[in-house]
Amino acid sequence: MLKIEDLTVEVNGKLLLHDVNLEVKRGYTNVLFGPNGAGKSALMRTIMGFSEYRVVKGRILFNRTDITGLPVDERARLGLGIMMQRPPDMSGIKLKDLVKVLSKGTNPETLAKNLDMKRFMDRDVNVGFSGGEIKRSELLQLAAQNPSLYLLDEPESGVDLVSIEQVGMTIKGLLEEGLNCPGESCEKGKSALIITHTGQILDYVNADRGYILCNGTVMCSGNPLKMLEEIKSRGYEECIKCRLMK
Ligand SMILES: Nc1ncnc2c1ncn2[C@@H]1O[C@H](COP(=O)(O)OP(=O)(O)OP(=O)(O)O)[C@@H](O)[C@H]1O
Repeated sequence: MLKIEDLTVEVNGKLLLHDVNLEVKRGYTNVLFGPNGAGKSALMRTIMGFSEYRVVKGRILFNRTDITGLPVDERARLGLGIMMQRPPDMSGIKLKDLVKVLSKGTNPETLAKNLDMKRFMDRDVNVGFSGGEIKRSELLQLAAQNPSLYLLDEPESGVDLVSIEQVGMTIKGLLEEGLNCPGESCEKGKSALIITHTGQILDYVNADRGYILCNGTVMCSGNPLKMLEEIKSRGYEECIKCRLMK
């Protein structure tokens, strides 16, 4: 579904990512680990098509189509959706109106009810929202958009220990949509690439493959739960060794 080949990216002449190779197959959930400043958000934002990230080498394929040069709105139409780490406040735009524009046939009220977001629908998007409320607002927008590939940048950050269950179960529900439908053409659920530091989200979502990004490039890939254990016990120093062992 998503294939990134030798991707090298700069912002304002500064190299942020180099020679990144990564894949997310249809129906798979992959995880992106890495220390602060490694370039994880930059990679996600580049995949989504934010214009300040300039691809100087390599390409991004989505469902075998080269989307490297496409603007963000066209990527969204093709089925890419992002939950940002720090989404902007949108003064003057009510959450209910944004959700209405995003939803393709799904009733915004039903979505809001399921996410316990009804009381936020008349407020301006993210303005004055708490950290956890911002995450739920982002999830509501994604649910309305109904993408086939979810790019989730630290979905658990700023969420308290009780609300993490709500956020985790919502993401699980969104990703498993379609899993039980009959027939050969049925999609094997949705696909996702998730950035996580704590791994809390993996208590709710089954992850298939993990990648470790260090210094702007992918150092290792493998079993995400084993990688998380390794990172917790030995830190990211091991990334470098892993690279050397390749
Ligand atoms: N638009 C930009 N202009 C200048 N520098 C940028 C821009 N976007 C990202 N960077 C820089 O690129 C580096 C990688 O940032 P990024 O946000 O991708 O890291 P990250 O791996 O997601 O870190 P964290 O885990 O702390 O969120 C940082 O040094 C950051 O300051």
